[in-house]
Amino acid sequence: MSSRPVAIVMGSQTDWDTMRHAVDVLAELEVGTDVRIVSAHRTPQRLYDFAHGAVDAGFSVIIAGAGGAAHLPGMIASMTRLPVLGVPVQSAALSGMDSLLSIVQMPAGIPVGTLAIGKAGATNAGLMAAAILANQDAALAARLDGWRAIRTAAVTERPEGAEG
Ligand SMILES: Nc1c(C(=O)O)ncn1[C@@H]1O[C@H](COP(=O)(O)O)[C@@H](O)[C@H]1O
Repeated sequence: MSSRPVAIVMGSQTDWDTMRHAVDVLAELEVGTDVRIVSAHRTPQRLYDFAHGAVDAGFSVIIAGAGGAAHLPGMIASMTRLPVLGVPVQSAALSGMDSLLSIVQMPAGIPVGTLAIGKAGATNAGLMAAAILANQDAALAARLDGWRAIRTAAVTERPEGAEG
């Protein structure tokens, strides 16, 4: 496996505050990432080169985050067989509903695994990428199990401040 098996792309610098959560969780799991800005609208040639070169570049999973008219994940998926996880970035005008609907409703044959809007979606995209890779990597599977066990143990049975 490549030392950077997950490509994380986003439509704009302004998406970084959201997409860094995918990078962070993958770093915790010791999964290497390659992070770039790629836009179907603003840098179409970069998008084409990235998507067509993704397999040869050694990527196993692509996470693509975009907001508004979020065509990026679907356009990437149209040009590679690699699994593409789409993160709808929260937009100012429509709170991310535009991003979500732009990403989720793909035509049959060109799948994008669509996550939740915003930070939770970016974190879960990272975890899902790790879960895909863990099928072929026992050490990563153990790290992912450990990561989940720590979060489970941190949830107290009773809410703090409740009586009885
Ligand atoms: N949705 C897309 C694409 C695309 O889909 O290719 N490229 C940029 N964008 C989005 O435009 C929003 C506003 O971008 P700016 O803040 O740079 O104006 C960002 O959320 C970005 O993902």
